Amino acid sequence: MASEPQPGPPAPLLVLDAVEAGYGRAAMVLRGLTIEVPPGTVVCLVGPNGAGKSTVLKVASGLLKPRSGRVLVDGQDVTGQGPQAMLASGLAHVLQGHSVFREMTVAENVLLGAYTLRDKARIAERAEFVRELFPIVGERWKQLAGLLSGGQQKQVEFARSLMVDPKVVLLDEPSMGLDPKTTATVFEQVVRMRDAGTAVLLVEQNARRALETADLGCVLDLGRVHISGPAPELLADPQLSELYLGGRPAEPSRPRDG
Ligand SMILES: Nc1ncnc2c1ncn2[C@@H]1O[C@H](COP(=O)(O)OP(=O)(O)OP(=O)(O)O)[C@@H](O)[C@H]1O
Repeated sequence: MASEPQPGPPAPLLVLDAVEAGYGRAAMVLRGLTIEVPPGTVVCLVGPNGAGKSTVLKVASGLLKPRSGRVLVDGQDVTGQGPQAMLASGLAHVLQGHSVFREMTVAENVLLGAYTLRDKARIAERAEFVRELFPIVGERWKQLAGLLSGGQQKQVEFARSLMVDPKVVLLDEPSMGLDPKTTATVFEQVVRMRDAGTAVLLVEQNARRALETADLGCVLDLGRVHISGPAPELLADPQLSELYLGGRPAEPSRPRDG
């Protein structure tokens, strides 16, 4: 009897396929770059300063048109479309730095993310979902966002980006300006997004910390993906550590004294 065909790996929600992109007349920054982000997966981009990590996010979010290659969101070809169309196709971009409006309440900030939604019941349902996913957002719902700490404000930005129930979230330096403890909290929230099924593409200066959270890593060099693989394997590779992660692999963590 013929055996049932086994289901293959889930189709990626974001695909950058042989993308070439650059700025004006300057030399190309991305030179045939291919990246896939499956559902419920965090992919982290690693590479030296100027390697093109932010440029990848700009192409993926529609801020920069690729000169060639394709961008697919959930199988749909969205190459060359602007940020609005990308959002409509299910892709949200959480920008570098802080983008909360400090003089507005947490609720107002989060609900801004729903401006493309028309159905009030749907908006209420999404608000409930993000308040549960990020409890601090629910607790501080009616307070001014400017009264929240940096890490809490980041969670407001995450909540805002999830209002449209995106299939793909692009995170540009989510820990920028945050202390180590707050950074840890923010990465815990990235895991929550991932566990909710979102495909996350992450760029982070602190590559080692980001790879500890990510499922897969892609090392960029000369405008292409130089090496890719499971994040723990990249972290354990002494040569990669030396070249891209600022030193040798960390010692396995030991319980702290006291
Ligand atoms: N708006 C722009 N106009 C012209 N060149 C740019 C622009 N933005 C980036 N570049 C150039 O593109 C290249 C890649 O920059 P990008 O910001 O993508 O790198 P990165 O890997 O994110 O770097 P970093 O780790 O320093 O943030 C660099 O040589 C940079 O000078």
